[in-house]
Amino acid sequence: MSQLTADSYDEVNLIKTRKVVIDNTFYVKCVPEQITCNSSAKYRSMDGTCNNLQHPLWGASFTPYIRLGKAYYEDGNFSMRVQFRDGKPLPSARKLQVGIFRIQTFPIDIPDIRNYHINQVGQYVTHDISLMPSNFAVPPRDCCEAQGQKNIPLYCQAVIQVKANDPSYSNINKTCLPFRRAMTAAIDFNCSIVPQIPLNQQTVFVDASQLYGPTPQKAASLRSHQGGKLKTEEINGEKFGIQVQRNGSKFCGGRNNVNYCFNRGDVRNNQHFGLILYEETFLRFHNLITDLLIELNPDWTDEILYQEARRFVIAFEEIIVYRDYLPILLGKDYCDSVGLSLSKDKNTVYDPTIMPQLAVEFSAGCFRVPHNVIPSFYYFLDQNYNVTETYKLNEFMGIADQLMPINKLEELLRGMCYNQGRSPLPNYNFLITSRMFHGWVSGVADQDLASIDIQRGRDVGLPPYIKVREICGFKNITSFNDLVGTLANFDIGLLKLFYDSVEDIDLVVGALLEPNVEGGMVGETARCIIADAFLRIRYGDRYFCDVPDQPGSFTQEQFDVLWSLDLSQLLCLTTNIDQLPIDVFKPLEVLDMYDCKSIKLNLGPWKVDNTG
Ligand code: HEM
Ligand SMILES: [Ca+2]
Repeated sequence: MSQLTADSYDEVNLIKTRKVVIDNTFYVKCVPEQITCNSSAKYRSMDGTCNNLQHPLWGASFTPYIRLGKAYYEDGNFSMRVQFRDGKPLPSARKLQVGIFRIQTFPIDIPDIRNYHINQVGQYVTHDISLMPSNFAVPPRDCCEAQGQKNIPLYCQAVIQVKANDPSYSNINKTCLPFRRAMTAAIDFNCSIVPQIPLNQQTVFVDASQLYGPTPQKAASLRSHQGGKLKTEEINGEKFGIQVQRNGSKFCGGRNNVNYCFNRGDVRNNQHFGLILYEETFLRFHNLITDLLIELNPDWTDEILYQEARRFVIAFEEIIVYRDYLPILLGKDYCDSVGLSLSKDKNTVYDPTIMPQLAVEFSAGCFRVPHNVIPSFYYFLDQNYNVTETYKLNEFMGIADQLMPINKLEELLRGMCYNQGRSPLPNYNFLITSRMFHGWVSGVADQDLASIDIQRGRDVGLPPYIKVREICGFKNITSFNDLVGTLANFDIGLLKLFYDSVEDIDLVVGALLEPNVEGGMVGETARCIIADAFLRIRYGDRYFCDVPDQPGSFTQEQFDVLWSLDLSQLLCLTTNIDQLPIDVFKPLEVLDMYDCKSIKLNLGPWKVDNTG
């Protein structure tokens, strides 16, 4: 069997060229106690520790992001970047959204050749690998309320200014968007790190930590401790994951008047319908696997059943991400050429010198570019494919109520499959950029995701766009004119209206304006940074599903079973849907369908022979 190593990459590859200086300060200075690892552990730890035996904290939850480039803060530590030439403040993030992106926003989404799932798989894996939350330790909750006060709390010093004549916010008299700065590793660990670096609260590995929880405590609270299962409760005659608040409570995260609100491994899980569906179906998949395993191995304990089912679900998600999703996002040929593609007859060679940590340029910048495919609407379709309900995505965030009546998950799922998704253009949809979290408590409601993404980049000190291009090895840009070929479809004159100099352009702004690469859904800068991240968290993951000769490696027969599965089969097996397209990402696909009733999972290779 041939092997895929970090040396097979023949394109720009940040890991291979080792241009990135890995900063170990946090681990050396901020973590006093040593962790002891059991090198023969068959299963991953819940928090990602001991994946790398030499550096047990690499990739663990609650460790810092890395930087591919240098930090850009005005004071070299934490204050927001300013204009390159004259040190004045950068243009307001909202001004850029309105002036550069909004003017090209079409009233409805331009239909894509893919469906809703391309958005949902992307967000689901995001929630597995990255969580850079704001620091809510210091009040007020709404940072806009603190403006004008004498001592504005540090974390509230970056609210987004909105003009009185803003085309959307003037209707609701909003002149401030309540941005709150991300929590940093230094403050949380009482350790002086300069410059600041945000903290990742998820495990960086694709290890389904958004489902199981990123700490042992959280994970234990979600287990039933019987038969290896995750806890469930019955709603309308069906089993669902457990709720944060019991039926009858009226608050879910930031939203009032809600009856149902799930408790899962990741705090963002109730964000909107599609995500709720994924969290729920993956949970049911785990419990289904435990049922099948116990039939084969009746003597297995709760712990073995839980860990074996978890290992199965994790490998399944890795296959979906690397085999099915990334080639669509980044282009198949590219994935082949840089070693990202997953193939059945090539093993992944684990490299313990690769730091799996995600980069801020990825989480606060380039992997937000796919926010441009978030569609505006959810459609529910009945068995005859007639629309029964239409919901604006932004008005149904943080609420699961509409999915609880019988057949509603299935109607949602049909809509996610059969309706076309949103074409990847530079702008995000109109609703998510003016009324995101509509219906939430005041101070949180009606935000703009595009402004947040721009501001978040500045918050965590991202290098400007042209510097990240340099990191990727692309030709240097020294003037607006140099951008003419690079941002091929875009009027550079418009950029000049807002940015004083080409050095000032924010990473996410430049990355969104680049034309999409051949065969992919993002531009070349986003592709480079996204590829770097997914290479790190695969080749730097000792437990990745096809790494051989590890205590947790699968047998060939087991891997064959995993490889034969796809997302449509999971959705078939975990809902009451009658049929689904074999290619889960293709809308309007009615020819190649699974008859869901005929799908059977055979876990024979997991049977342990106790007779011999
Ligand atoms: C309906 C779909 C989605 C919604 C409503 C949504 C919304 C959000 C929100 C509100 C944030 C927090 C922003 C902040 O405070 O900085 C966020 C962060 C993020 N989103 Fe999305 N998103 C969606 C889909 C996606 C997709 C498809 C991707 C990528 C493929 C993605 C990638 C990210 C990343 C990387 C972050 C930063 C995560 C972190 O480390 O905290 N999102 N998103
Ligand atoms: Ca994870």
